[in-house]
Amino acid sequence: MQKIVKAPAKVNLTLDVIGKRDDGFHDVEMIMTTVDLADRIQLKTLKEDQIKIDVTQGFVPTNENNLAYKAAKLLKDKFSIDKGISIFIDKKIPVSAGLAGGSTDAAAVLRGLNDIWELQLSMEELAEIGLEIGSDVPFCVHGGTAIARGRGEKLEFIPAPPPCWVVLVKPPMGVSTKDIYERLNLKELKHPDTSGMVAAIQAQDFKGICIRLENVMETVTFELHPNVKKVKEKMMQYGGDGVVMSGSGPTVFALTQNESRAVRLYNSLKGFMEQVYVVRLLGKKHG
Ligand SMILES: C[C@](O)(CO)[C@H](O)COP(=O)(O)OP(=O)(O)OC[C@H]1O[C@@H](n2ccc(N)nc2=O)[C@H](O)[C@@H]1O
Ligand SMILES: Nc1ncnc2c1ncn2[C@@H]1O[C@H](COP(=O)(O)OP(=O)(O)OP(=O)(O)O)[C@@H](O)[C@H]1O
Repeated sequence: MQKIVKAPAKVNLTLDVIGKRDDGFHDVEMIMTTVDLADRIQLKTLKEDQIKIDVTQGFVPTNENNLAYKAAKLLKDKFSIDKGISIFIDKKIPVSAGLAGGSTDAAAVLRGLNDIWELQLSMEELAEIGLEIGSDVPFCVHGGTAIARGRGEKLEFIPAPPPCWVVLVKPPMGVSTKDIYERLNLKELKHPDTSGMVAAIQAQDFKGICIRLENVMETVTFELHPNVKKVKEKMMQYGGDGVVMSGSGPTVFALTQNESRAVRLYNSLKGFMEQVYVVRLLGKKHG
């Protein structure tokens, strides 16, 4: 049996960190949505009882450290599945980018194997299992647009933002999410207007959304990598209606509803950055 599952990236429209918890994680409040920059995952049942991973991109592990492997192993162990699975990841989402590339692969494997192994788990049950893999996995199981709280797993779904183009730039360095959380100065954060952003999304007020794009992690990542800040400045200068960094970075994205502006932004950025993408915002749940 064979199945292909799409695994879209997420971006953070707002990202706020509320405080540090006793378990080493932080409580967050952030608005996440999906974009049409996606890995494609092919799942094939194997006769041998093993989990086999292949990835089109060299920097991603093909052993038990791959989050897609972890997802398959968790389901296999929890439900005593004695069949094997081959997982082929056609990697399109940049790695260590703040776009939840690994998390969305894991989430896609959970959804796909739920069907292949006929487990009949609900999306909520899959999301709960996903949290054992990473904080972004529960959102990636559902997709859509949501306010995420707690570690990122307490999800309140809201309507998709109005249709628009998303121009993403991945500067050429990777960023450690753990490191960025640890370097945050929680006392000096300028908190995003999360409720204002939710209201703007509900009102489909594109301008209102653009002016409220905000991420408390920018200060830390910009200090470590001043080039990322320069990329953001250039994107604003080249005509992005709203520009912000996603997750812990270093990817910076711009929103615009104007196609020719999106193309102009892409062409200007392509002159000096290798990884530039123009995609549509998705914002709708999977399935
Ligand atoms: C920055 C975001 O991408 C925003 O969407 C997420 O909060 C990060 O989610 P993620 O990459 O799935 O993170 P995890 O793999 O769960 O955790 C990686 C590390 O980030 C830190 N971490 C993560 C999530 C969270 N709510 N608090 C944290 O402090 C912890 O040090 C943890 O060891
Ligand atoms: N399927 C996978 N795809 C990409 N990276 C993976 C995968 N599995 C494990 N990894 C490892 O996870 C690390 C983070 O990669 P990922 O692309 O998920 O980061 P990210 O986009 O910054 O995530 P987030 O936004 O959730 O913090 C990398 O070191 C990578 O080697």
